[in-house]
Amino acid sequence: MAPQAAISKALLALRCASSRHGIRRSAWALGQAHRARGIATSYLEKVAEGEKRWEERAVKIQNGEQPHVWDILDERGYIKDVAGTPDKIKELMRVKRIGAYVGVDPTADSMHVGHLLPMMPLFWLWFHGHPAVTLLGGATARIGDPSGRLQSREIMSNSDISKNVTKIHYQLSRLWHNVSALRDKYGYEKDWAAKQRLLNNSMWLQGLTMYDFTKRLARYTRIGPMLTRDTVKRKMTEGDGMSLGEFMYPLFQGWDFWHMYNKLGVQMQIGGSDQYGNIVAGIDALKIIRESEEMPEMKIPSTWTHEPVGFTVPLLTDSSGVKFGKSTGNAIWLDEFKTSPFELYGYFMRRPDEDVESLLKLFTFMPMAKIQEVMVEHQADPSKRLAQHTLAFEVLSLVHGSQRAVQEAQQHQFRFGGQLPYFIREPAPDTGILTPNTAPRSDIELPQSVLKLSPAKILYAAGLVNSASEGQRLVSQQGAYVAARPGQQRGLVPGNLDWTPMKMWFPEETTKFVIDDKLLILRKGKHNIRIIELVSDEDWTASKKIYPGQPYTGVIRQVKEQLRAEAEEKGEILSDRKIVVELNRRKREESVKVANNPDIELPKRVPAYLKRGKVKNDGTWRR
Ligand SMILES: Nc1ncnc2c1ncn2[C@@H]1O[C@H](COP(=O)(O)OP(=O)(O)OP(=O)(O)O)[C@@H](O)[C@H]1O
Ligand SMILES: N[C@@H](Cc1ccc(O)cc1)C(=O)O
Repeated sequence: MAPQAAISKALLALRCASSRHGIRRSAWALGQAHRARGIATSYLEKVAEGEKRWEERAVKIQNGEQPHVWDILDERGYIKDVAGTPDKIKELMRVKRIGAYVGVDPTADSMHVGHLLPMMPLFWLWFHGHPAVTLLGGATARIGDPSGRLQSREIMSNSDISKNVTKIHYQLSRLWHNVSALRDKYGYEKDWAAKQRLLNNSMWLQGLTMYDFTKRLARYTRIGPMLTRDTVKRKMTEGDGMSLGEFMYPLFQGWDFWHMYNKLGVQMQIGGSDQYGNIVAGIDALKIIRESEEMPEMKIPSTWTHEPVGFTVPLLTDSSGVKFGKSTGNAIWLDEFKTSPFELYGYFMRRPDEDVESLLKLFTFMPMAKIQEVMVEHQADPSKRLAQHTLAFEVLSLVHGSQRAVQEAQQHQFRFGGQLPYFIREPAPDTGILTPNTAPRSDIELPQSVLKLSPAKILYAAGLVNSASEGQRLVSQQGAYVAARPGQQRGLVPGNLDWTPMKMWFPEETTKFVIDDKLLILRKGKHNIRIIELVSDEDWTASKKIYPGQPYTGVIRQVKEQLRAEAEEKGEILSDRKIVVELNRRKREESVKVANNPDIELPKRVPAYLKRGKVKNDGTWRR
């Protein structure tokens, strides 16, 4: 087809589809953009193809040839309370890629197993062609969701919020990395039109003016119904009262929903069951903002295909029925340094027989028929705990990647019929190749005095490079970053995660990026992060830890001192030759490392064939 004809056809398809399903503005915008700066024909073709695929799928669902994703969510037990009418939602999801989101406030430095629960249906929706967003509440965490609480959340320091945002951001990107692998494993097709995003609400809430907020939303919001909400009533009568910020929290969450609805076409919000009130309030807020649009041509229609909807998942509780959460103090963390992969595996191994089937439905992407097979095999000999092993293996594949899952399964004496599953395409941690699953520990401590060092030496001290000269090269190639707001060399704006390339600046410059006088966040490449807590020099000395490149702790000095002490004891004279021989021996033995700080791991040298080669399906390397 001639390029111009393809473009016209795609634009036409877009317009038709959009007028039917309401992406009127984006199609219009696309047309405008195409005219103004020319949109690649291939892009328009992809859009049109995406639409066509969806229409074909809708027909198949209607004819019963393909399952509806809502029914899948329902039969697996994800749907608790629905904001909207299930039948209408089903029809909406059949005719339109409605997109969904789940938000997490970074009020701790890791997510926990409870957080996975609302994310699982989001991932299912993504597998089935709906765009999916995981939202980091960098801004809302600073307000503090009062839902279900009697006591207000503690105000977090700038350094805590920055640390939490950084850690959870990388945790979410690791989850997405593993979810993509699981999508391939379970044979769901990649769908270009089902975009997957990781956003932070400080991107829009930070710039939201009081005037806009009041003009578009607060002015039309009645306080009466808000006062009747359970959280508000209970916190005011039985708890420690409620601040205006807490009272308005649901409106900010609603503003997020509006932002994603307006900019990305996301129409569904999913959350834990304590989020039902916020989801319903968010839908009301979204509609108010939608209706308060002043420019008629910008107004999104309020027809049924534009209806915002939502649902909650059941609450994951511990054996005594208490919600798993940070505040309840019983969380099983996703951070491997808070709950090791071995412990995480063990936690799922200990689930009682009567719970394991429903947990397999909730926490894995295994088809229902496969779950039934596993359960039949399990019941034949429950003492083998096959169902628990399967559950633990699948959760580990999701949280830490399939390579780690296999390692832990082997630790727990589990055999996969004598052979490893076919889907291991991840390099193992000991190869030195970095992926989201093999990234080294990100939170480390260093003494305040490192701030007197050059950027290159700080990178070495943090274990991001193998030597100060490598650090120098990295900085000159603009390959190292410090967390900060772009264009503003004034450190990180709390709640945000932006990066500034490090330069060969004077040490004083580095101090400008230190948050609350104690936190510095560095990055090399895509996944290699260091969240450095700066402790006092006295505490550092007392800890007896050493960082790479720490002055007066070099290997030569250490070896010399040791040899001198040994020679003195034996009454011998220490020759230069002996020192050189001993040094070479230690180098050969690779003992030339900072041995007494296990947290700071220097980059492993990746053999050239591994860099070039590919991991085969059985986990070995193709040379
Ligand atoms: N145990 C759980 N079961 C199901 N969903 C959960 C659970 N814990 C958290 N969630 C959901 O995960 C999302 C993010 O939760 P949030 O950031 O409030 O964490 P939290 O651990 O519940 O916090 P806190 O205990 O401090 O209230 C929300 O939708 C919440 O409902
Ligand atoms: N309020 C949610 C997190 C969240 C934040 C912003 C949102 O837009 C959505 C959800 C919670 O505390 O669990």
